[in-house]
Amino acid sequence: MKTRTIGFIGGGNMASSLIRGLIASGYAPQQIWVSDTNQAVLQSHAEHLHVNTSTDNQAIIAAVDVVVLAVKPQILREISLQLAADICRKQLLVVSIAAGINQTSLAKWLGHQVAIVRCMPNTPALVLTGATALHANPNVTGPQQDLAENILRAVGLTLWVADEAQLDAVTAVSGSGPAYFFLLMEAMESAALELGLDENAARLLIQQTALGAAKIALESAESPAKLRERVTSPGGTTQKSIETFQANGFHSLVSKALHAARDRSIEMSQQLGAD
Ligand SMILES: NC(=O)C1=CN([C@@H]2O[C@H](COP(=O)(O)OP(=O)(O)OC[C@H]3O[C@@H](n4cnc5c(N)ncnc54)[C@H](O)[C@@H]3O)[C@@H](O)[C@H]2O)C=CC1
Ligand SMILES: O=C(O)[C@@H]1CCC=N1
Repeated sequence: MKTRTIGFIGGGNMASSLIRGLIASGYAPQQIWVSDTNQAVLQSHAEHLHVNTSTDNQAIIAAVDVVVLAVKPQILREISLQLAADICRKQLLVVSIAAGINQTSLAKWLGHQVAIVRCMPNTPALVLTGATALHANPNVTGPQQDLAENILRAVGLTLWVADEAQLDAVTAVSGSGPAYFFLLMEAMESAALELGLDENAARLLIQQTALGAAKIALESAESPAKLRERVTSPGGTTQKSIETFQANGFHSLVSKALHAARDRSIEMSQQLGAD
């Protein structure tokens, strides 16, 4: 599979994470093509990652075995309509990573016979710790499904969802999820400074604590609630902080935030897919 060529339409944040991850996992830079309207983005990718670059989206389609649509959802319709004829002619597998653009819209813009895998990755793909959920339309063959999965699995965990609607929830949980952990780290760092730690010490302690907690959670069969209890000595310090979180509606705040993200994904599908 690693001899396949992969094209990225749009070379921004998420594409960069995927490309760097793919190279780190053994893909050759020569197998990867990127197009972008921003010359500085392409120059940086050519200089630092040594991948093939072009400002011509059509040239990428001509060069590759699978194309990843990695532009903002707001311009995906325009890009899809621009590339549809070439994609159909080549019977190319399309992988869309756009949030809030559903299979119905993609098929309407690209052609109803096109094989499309819609997926939701996240930026930890950069460090080969990504989490991606995928959904295939009925045109995707078994080998094409393997091809899409191999690309995303090279940069982390993958799972298929049969019900496409679940991708809205996945977007809210793991697509946006890294930002929630960064937000918590940001808030902990500010608090640590208030408590008198210097910035360097605070950042290091928080990073290592986040890594340690994630490792324990991954390696243990126990629930997060149980793991939390192990840190919480009765009458001790953690009990005080956890009580403070809970008295101020922590669970409900997290729930509201994730519902808002999920609802935005649905709203984008309706707004951007209307044409
Ligand atoms: N950033 C994230 O954490 C995640 C993003 N996504 C999805 O990935 C997609 C890209 O998001 P980001 O990388 O964050 O955005 P971004 O803005 O960093 O990247 C988009 C790139 O597309 C380029 N572009 C604009 N017009 C173009 C055109 N006509 N032809 C070719 N390239 C063009 C831009 O110059 C930019 O470099 C979005 O659809 C988003 O929903 C999915 C999962 C996570
Ligand atoms: O914020 C967004 O819309 C994209 C999708 C998931 C992460 N970033």
